[in-house]
Amino acid sequence: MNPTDHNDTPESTPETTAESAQESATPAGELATVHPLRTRPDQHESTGPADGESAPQVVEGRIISEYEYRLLTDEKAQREWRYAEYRKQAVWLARTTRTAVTHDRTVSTLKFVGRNTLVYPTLGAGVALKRWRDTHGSSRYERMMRAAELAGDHDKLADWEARDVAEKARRHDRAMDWVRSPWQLAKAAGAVTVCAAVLLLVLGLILWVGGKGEFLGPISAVIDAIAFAVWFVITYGVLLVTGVTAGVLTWLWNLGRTSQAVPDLFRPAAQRNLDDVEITPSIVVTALRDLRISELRKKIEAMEDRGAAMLGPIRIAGCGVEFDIHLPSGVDTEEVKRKRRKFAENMGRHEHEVFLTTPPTPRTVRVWAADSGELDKPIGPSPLVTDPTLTADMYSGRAPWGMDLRGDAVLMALLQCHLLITGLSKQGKTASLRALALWLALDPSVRLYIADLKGIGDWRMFKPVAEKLIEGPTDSHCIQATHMLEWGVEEMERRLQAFDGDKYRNGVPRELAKPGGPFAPIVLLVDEAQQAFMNPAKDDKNIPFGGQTSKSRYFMAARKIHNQGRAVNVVLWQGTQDPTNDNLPKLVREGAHIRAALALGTESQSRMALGDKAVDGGAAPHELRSGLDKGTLVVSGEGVPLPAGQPSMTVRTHFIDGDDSVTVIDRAVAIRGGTTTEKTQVEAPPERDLLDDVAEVLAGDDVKATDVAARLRRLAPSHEPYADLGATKLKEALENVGVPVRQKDGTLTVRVRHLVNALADREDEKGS
Ligand SMILES: Nc1ncnc2c1ncn2[C@@H]1O[C@H](COP(=O)(O)OP(=O)(O)OP(=O)(O)O)[C@@H](O)[C@H]1O
Repeated sequence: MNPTDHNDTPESTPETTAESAQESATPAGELATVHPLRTRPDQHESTGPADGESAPQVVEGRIISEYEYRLLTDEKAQREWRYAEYRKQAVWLARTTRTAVTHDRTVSTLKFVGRNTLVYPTLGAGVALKRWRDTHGSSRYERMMRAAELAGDHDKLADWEARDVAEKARRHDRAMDWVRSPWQLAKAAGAVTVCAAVLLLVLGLILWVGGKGEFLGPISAVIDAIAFAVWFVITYGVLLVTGVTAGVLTWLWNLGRTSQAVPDLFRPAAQRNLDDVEITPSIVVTALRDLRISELRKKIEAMEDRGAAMLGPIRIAGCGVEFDIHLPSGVDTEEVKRKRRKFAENMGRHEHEVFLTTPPTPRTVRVWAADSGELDKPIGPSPLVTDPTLTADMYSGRAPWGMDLRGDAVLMALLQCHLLITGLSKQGKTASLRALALWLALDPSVRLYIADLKGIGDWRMFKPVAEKLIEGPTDSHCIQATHMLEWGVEEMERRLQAFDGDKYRNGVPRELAKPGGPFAPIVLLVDEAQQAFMNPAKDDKNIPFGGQTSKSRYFMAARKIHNQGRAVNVVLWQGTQDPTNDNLPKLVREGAHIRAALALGTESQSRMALGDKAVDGGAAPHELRSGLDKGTLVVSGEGVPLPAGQPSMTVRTHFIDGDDSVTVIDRAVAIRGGTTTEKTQVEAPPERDLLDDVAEVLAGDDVKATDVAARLRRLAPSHEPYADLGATKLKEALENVGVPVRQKDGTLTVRVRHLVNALADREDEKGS
């Protein structure tokens, strides 16, 4: 059944005529309602016996649902059914059409057809028209004049002006010739015709006299030739026109195809700018033109060569290319550098694959653009790991740290350089700092003093070679790190006083800095140094260990070493996380000779890490991708081997994991003769006695346990057991040495009486 085949009158539906039934009050009625429908003429009711007695009736029909019945009998239901069907068919049609139209193959076919039939010939016609106007009009001269004017080249401007005037005069003369020419042309045509006729007649006469042909033979041959040409053109005219048109269209198509101006929408997928496009001058100039810097766009469009002269040569540089852009007047380097992302994407690169720096030449931006995806590939392992014969000499050698963007090895000269590495957490700060320290470990003269203020074992492998290794995050570890730096200051001052400047005019020579020598290089290394700056503890004279005032002990020690340590081979290396003015004071960060930053959060952090000069020159660690560019850092400072005029460079460091570090340290131990050098000269903290200390802080009174703990922390801030002392811990500790701590007025209190008893018991024990 298909109600859409019906008109709206139920009588005309085939089903209504097909069905036949009659209402009955038979048992069928008890099971379902019986609806009588119009009987078909060829069907008859079954009747019972002819005697007309009531007999069971046979009902012919089929069982249908209430809805089907309505469809058969109700106009409204039929209409609704039909509309629902129309809707279904419309939806199907729309969906199928959309699928077909948006299918990749349809799109690429449409693009192919559009490109070849429409875009290329149109572009070609544009190019041909432009060429024609260039050759026959004055546009070329005007363009050249504009370019000369922009470049401020007045000689050239005058030269092109003169040429333009001469060309216009020549064109005027030619136009005047055309005005005068019809009569001259007619005269010339007449003369030519007469001459040709005479010539042909003379030729005919000669032939006739010589008996070789008729007198009018040559003339009739020429007339025949003309007639043939006319016949040929008439007969094959359509073919000729078609051939010429096809030739012209093909020529225009080819011009358009090679014009490089095909809109992205119509480009074949393989040539889309978004893919791995080779960087060519035309791509760079187009990328610059589309930066939405109106002055730049205007100048590029006004240039004779459409901007190509702005570009220096595009050189292969490592896994990418490098070139300089000399900007036209009116556009400054900052404007272009601010549009780094747009510029990179216009060239078919990701933002992180394009680096813009400012070389010394004015109004110039230096661009390094990676080959697509190259920066995401890991660099090889460190030579420290691959070359077991590698040794180190801090005086004459260089530490292999990684690769620059050109793919050249970055070798760091570390002699007398303070160093600072910053970065967000987990970007490879410890690993990059450790890579340099591992190289140092291979030089037996270098004495390493390490404070790892995180203390989860990142530096533990240095234990056999380090003079001191502090590991831990507490205030007490920060205090120890402060002592370490203060020891460095003392040593520095000793060396400064001991150095014989008359004898050694060029600084500390190698012979004084041999292993165990009086000026052997000392590297004080503090990882997670922000902890030391933020340490709230104070010493017994109430002087803070952390902070950045002129009293802060860590800060002052770091400053002193920065100021004077270099000259006598005492240097400070610090690694800090997420720099702020509080956790990395300005004076300290500016004292480092080598400043490196891994991925950072903001430009202001980059300025803290590397200094304004480097960031103004293009250093942008805040544009490194946190989490993706692990181990990639931007380095600046006087200690860095930067190419001339470049304020910073980007280094992809080798990653040396914990196991490989242990292997390198094993080699270092062997080089150092199997033992560590003279061990810790840092003063060991004095031993403390709890009972004596408590007696001192009680000062003859009963005191609350929490106050006693606080007084103990103040009394000996660098004593680790006191660092995190509270009332409960103090109670335990005192009860272990025989001093009960009980509640007094609901508060744990240390009583003088109990303490005196415990001291007396101890004395007795000693005496007996
Ligand atoms: N040069 C590198 N190349 C590749 N991956 C690296 C590199 N350096 C570090 N990583 C990866 O980054 C992880 C974190 O490194 P690391 O512990 O040095 O970071 P961090 O900045 O010191 O972290 P935090 O500040 O939280 O201590 C390493 O475990 C390693 O997987």
